[in-house]
Amino acid sequence: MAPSDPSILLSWAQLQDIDFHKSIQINSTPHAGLGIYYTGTDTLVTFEDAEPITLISVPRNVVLTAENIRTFALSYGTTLRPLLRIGEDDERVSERATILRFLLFSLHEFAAPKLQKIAKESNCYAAYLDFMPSPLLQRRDDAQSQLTSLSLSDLPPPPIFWTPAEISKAAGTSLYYPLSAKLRLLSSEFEQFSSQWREVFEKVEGAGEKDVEISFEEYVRADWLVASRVMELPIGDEPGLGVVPLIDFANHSTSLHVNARYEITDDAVKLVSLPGQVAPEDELLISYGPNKGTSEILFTYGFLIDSEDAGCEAVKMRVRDGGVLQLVYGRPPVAEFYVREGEVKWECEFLWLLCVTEEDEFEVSVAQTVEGLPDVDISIRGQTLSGVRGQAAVDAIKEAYGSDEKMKDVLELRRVLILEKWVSGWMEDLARVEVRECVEADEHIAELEDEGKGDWKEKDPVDGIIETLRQREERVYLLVLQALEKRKEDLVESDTVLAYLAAQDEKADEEAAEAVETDEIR
Ligand SMILES: C[S@@+](CC[C@H](N)C(=O)[O-])C[C@H]1O[C@@H](n2cnc3c(N)ncnc32)[C@H](O)[C@@H]1O
Repeated sequence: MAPSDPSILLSWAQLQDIDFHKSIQINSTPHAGLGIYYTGTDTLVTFEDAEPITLISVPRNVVLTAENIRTFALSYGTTLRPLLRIGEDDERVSERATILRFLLFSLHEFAAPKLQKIAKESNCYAAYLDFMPSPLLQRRDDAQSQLTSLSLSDLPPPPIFWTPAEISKAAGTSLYYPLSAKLRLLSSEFEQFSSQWREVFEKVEGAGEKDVEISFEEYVRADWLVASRVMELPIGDEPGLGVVPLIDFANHSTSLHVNARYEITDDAVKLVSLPGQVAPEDELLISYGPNKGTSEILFTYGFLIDSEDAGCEAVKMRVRDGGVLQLVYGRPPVAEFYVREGEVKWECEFLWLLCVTEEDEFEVSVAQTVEGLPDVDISIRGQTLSGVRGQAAVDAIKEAYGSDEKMKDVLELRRVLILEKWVSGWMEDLARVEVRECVEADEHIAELEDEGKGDWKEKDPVDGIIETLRQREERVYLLVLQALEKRKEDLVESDTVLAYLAAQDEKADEEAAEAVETDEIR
């Protein structure tokens, strides 16, 4: 019998040695699926300089990390191990892929009783995984009907579930390129994964077609579950990833309403209170990232943030430049724009690579192309640096030219002009209908539909979401353009820029005079 009551989650948590405050409950929320609630009778108070209150503490060994999953897989003998490519060193799968594969194995509805038993009954995470958000899982009918009363179907479909036609409508926004790239990535990963899945399960006695087949839809769903629930969990200096059961039910809110945060220790991942008050029946809310833009939150979590509440609007746009940036970064870098309480800021350090030219004795050249990435040489005022990439290249240029008082403002003006041109272009893209139409023909997205990989996509109306995103991005660009215009006005008045322009005029006059002389001699 499938669970109907989220308090089952807490019983499961107890069995896993997860500690939680006596007044914590998992419950349905109006528009965000399940959430974590404080149900005490007294207000919970955390003082500014006092220790935070631990609300939930999950031991490290319960977290769904690649390492824990691999250890866990050893007890699964010949089924899960080959799927995670354990023992096949040259084929080690990434952390993210290990978590994804484990989720798929645990959530797939196997027909063969032997497989169903291994994946569900012997799986100590099964009771927790039964509460993963619907409609993104194929729950058994009885569970589905009971859970509908928990409003889980209110969860908005994330963009990765939008139909190809809907995705096309997002053209011009900062959502379109990452979304299209993600589908491309998942589609190519799926080719390999589905054949490995078949290979593993057809060896199991009694396995039928339902067991050896995995659909693209399931793969995308599992990927979304990982993306929307995983958190960064460094171990010492090493980066790491993990899904933290129970704490992963914490929903997002803006800084005005947030009352909890994560705390990572060597032994546990905790949800702790923030200074302030939590009233009885309040939901415990965290921030998924105060600097995340509307499009980023929409892409990963599927909902629109309340941007007015957030106090910060951000747009992060990939710069598609096939030239120097592509060479030095290997992939398009991201231009970041923030509007916080009316103040506009941008982070586009890579513009340093474009604001210096041959005239400034700067050059980027490809030394040789070894499979995949080209080997890049950077020449700065006669000094050649080999193999410097990304930020290191930017730092070298900043060090060489940034301290040159005669050039500083000139280079900044060039950066401002480049940015102005890009932002104006992006604004036009946002407004231009033809762009939307032209990407409707995005071959890859069309292919997904042709191959039947797009049939399952949500048919919910998402036009409103896209329109809001478009309007917010337009607003940010407009404010950025105003700020750039202001900066440009200041820079063109600067002594160094005026001196530079005068020198350029003089040089141009001399060149013109020389040209006249040459003509006369002829
Ligand atoms: C880490 S999970 C949180 C638990 C989730 N509510 C559940 O039922 O499993 C993140 C997902 O919760 C939903 N969510 C979180 N905060 C939300 C919010 N403020 N508005 C709408 N949905 C939200 C989104 O579907 C998001 O992808």
